[in-house]
Amino acid sequence: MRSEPLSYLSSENNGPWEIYLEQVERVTPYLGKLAYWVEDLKRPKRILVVDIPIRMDDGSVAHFEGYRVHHNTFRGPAKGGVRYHPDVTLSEVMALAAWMTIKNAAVGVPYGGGKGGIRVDPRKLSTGEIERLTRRYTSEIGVLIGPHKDIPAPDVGTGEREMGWMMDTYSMNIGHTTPGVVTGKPIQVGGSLGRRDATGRGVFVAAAVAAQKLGMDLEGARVAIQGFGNVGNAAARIFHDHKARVVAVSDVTGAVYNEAGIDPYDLTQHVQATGGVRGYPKAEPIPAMDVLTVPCEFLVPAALEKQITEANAWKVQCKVVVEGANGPTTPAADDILAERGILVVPDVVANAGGVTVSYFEWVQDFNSYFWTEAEINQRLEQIMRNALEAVWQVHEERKVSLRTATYIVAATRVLEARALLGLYP
Ligand SMILES: NC(=O)C1=CN([C@@H]2O[C@H](COP(=O)(O)OP(=O)(O)OC[C@H]3O[C@@H](n4cnc5c(N)ncnc54)[C@H](O)[C@@H]3O)[C@@H](O)[C@H]2O)C=CC1
Ligand SMILES: O=C(O)CCC(=O)C(=O)O
Repeated sequence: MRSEPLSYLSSENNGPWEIYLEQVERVTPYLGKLAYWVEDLKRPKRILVVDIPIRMDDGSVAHFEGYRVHHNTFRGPAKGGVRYHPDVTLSEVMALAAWMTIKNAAVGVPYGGGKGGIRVDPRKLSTGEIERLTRRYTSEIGVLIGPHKDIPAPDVGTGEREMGWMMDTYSMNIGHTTPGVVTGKPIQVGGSLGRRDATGRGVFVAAAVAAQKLGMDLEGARVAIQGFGNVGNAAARIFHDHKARVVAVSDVTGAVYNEAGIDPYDLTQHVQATGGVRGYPKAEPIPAMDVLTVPCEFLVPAALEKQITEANAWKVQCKVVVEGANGPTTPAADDILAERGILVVPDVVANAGGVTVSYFEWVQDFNSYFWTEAEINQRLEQIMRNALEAVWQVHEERKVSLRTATYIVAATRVLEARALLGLYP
C-alpha cells in the first residue's frame, strides 16, 4: 500500500511521532496478513488544532494553541488524556494518541486512541486563568468529544480539577449533566474510587509481574522514580507499602537520593509545603538526570518522553525499567538496554492502569452505580495481570522485546477490527 509522508507534520526528526513510527516498523514483520493494514496505524484519523483566547487577570487577552487528536477509533471511541505543558507539539500529541490506541488494545478496553494538549505552562497561570483556559479549550474541542465519541482524562499538568471543569463546560454546552464525557473527575461528580492512584498501582503490578518472572524479591528492592506527580507519587507510595525501598525521586525542581530509603508519604508533605522534592532534608541532592542511573532494581520513569536515550542508556544500572511515563525510552536506547540485559516493561502496558480505571469510571457513569475501591483495585489488578501474561507469552514464544510483544498483541487486535469493519482485500 502506498503512503506519502504526512504534509502537516513539521520537519521535527526523532520526535515522539517518529519514535512511535519506528515502534510500528518493528512490529510489522510479526503481523502476518494483517500487515496489509499497517498504514492505518501510521495515520491519525483526525486532528483538530484550536486557538484558545482567554482573558488574563491583568485584563489583557492571551492566545494559546490547543490540540485534540483521534488516532484511531476501530475498537471504540477515542480515549486519552489532556496535557498542559509548554513544550506540547502536534507531533507529541499525535504520538500520545497513537500510544493510547496501542495501550487500549493491549489491555482490551473498548476504545480507540486519542489525546489532547495545550502549549502552556500552567504554573505561570492563576487558578482563574487555568479555569478559563480549560473551559474555552473544552468548548473549542466540543465538536470532537462526547461520551460515545472521545473521552478525555488527565495527563501531565491536568488532574481532577480540570476534568471537573471540562465536564461542567461540556454539560452546559449540551444542556444536561454528562459525567461520561471525561474520566479522572472528582468522586463527587461521578469520578471513580481508585482512579487517582490507578496508573501508579498498575505500574506496581507490572513490576510485581516482572519480579515474579525474573525470580526477584520485591521486598527490599531498590526503586528510583523520575517524576513525582500523579503517576510517580502513587507508584512510590505503593512500592513503599509493599516494602520496596524508594531510593531516589526527582521532579521538575531536582532530585534526591537516600540509599536507606525515602518515605514517599513524608516526601509528599515536603512537596506540598515547598512545591517540589528539592531541599528534602532526609535525602541528599543529586543531579536531576542521575535519578535514571542510580543503582537500583526497578527504574520508573514517570515524567516525560525521551528521557532514556542513546546518551545515557549505557549508564542505567537497574534490572527492570517499568515505564510509568509515555515514551520515556527511545528505540536506540531500547536496543542498548536489551543488549545489556535490562528488561523494559513498556508504557503501552505498564501505565495502562489509568485508562483501565477510566474505563471503569465511564461504565459506572453510564450505569449510575458505583463500585467499591476494593472492587476497582481487584478488577484493575486482574486486567493488568491478564494483559501482562499475554504479552509475556508472546515475548517468550517470538523472542522479541516486551515492547514489540505488546505491539504484536495490540496491533493484531486493532487491525483485526479494521479487517472486520470492511475493505478486506
Ligand atoms: N495521569 C495518568 O493517569 C497517566 C499518565 N501517564 C504518563 O505519566 C507521565 C507523568 O504524568 P502525570 O504523573 O499524570 O503528570 P503530573 O503532571 O501529575 O506529574 C508530572 C511530574 O513530572 C515532573 N517532571 C516534569 N518534568 C520533569 C523533568 N524534566 N524531570 C523530572 N521530573 C519532571 C513534574 O515535576 C511532576 O512531578 C506522563 O508521561 C504521562 O503521559 C501515563 C498513563 C496515565
Ligand atoms: O485515563 C485515560 O483515559 C487516559 C490516561 C492517559 O492519558 C494515558 O494512559 O496516557
